[in-house]
Amino acid sequence: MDQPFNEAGLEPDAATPLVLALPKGRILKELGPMLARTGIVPAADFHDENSRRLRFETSNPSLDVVRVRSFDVATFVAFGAAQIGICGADVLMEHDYPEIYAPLDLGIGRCRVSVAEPVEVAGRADRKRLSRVAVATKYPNIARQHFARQGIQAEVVHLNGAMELAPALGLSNLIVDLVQTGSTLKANGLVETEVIAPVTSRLIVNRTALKTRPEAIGAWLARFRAALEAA
Ligand SMILES: Nc1ncnc2c1ncn2[C@@H]1O[C@H](COP(=O)(O)OP(=O)(O)OP(=O)(O)O)[C@@H](O)[C@H]1O
Ligand SMILES: O=P(O)(O)OC[C@H]1O[C@H](OP(=O)(O)OP(=O)(O)O)[C@H](O)[C@@H]1O
Repeated sequence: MDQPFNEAGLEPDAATPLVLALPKGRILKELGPMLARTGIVPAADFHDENSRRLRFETSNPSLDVVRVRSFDVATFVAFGAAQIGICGADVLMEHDYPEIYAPLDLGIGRCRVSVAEPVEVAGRADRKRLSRVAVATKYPNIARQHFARQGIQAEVVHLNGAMELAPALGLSNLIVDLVQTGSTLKANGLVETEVIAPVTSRLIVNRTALKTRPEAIGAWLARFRAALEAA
């Protein structure tokens, strides 16, 4: 994979802070205690949702954090713009970036990627004989691969949220989305019919960065491991 544009064409030296990409949203809330155990203390405005800043220094001069969307964490790390990151296994499954190494399961953000259908049609015998389905999802690759394994061609309607609306409004037959308690599905007349994969959040690392800065990255991996063991 192409590495990011670097005007000077130089490898970063040891004094360049590593960049840790963190997802804003629900994982970040769950991550708080683990970050604290890891000794990562970002600048005070990191937790201020009104702050317009995206990159923050931390109490450790060798580490900066950036706050980006969950899907973008994987992109920043895959291209080496951030050397380390945290994102859900769902994001890694969807993109399958070869440059990403995911050595640690952080055990947070626990949910699953599932297929869900309107209660009225779920389990009907004719549903099992379909050779094509229209699927609303923000995981087009996971959905296509899942149905392809069953010999079903999936026509994907790519949405970024609120896919639970799609079947009732005639946009799709079913959805592929994250499920935790099931309350979102229930509130929208849907029922989970297949679990595609369990999901937790992972610590991810850019493989090239791991080769070029093994000590610095290895030290952070060790800190995250220790923080997990102390949990
Ligand atoms: N209900 C849930 N329970 C547990 N973990 C979840 C749940 N929903 C999402 N996650 C995890 O949190 C990650 C981010 O989800 P979140 O809902 O915060 O972001 P999003 O709204 O999809 O992102 P964005 O705002 O960038 O579009 C997901 O990739 C998944 O790994
Ligand atoms: O099974 P449940 O416990 O109801 O959780 C599932 C919901 O959680 C996620 O949405 P989230 O709340 O993160 O909102 P968004 O993705 O629509 O922003 C996911 O997209 C589901 O809609």
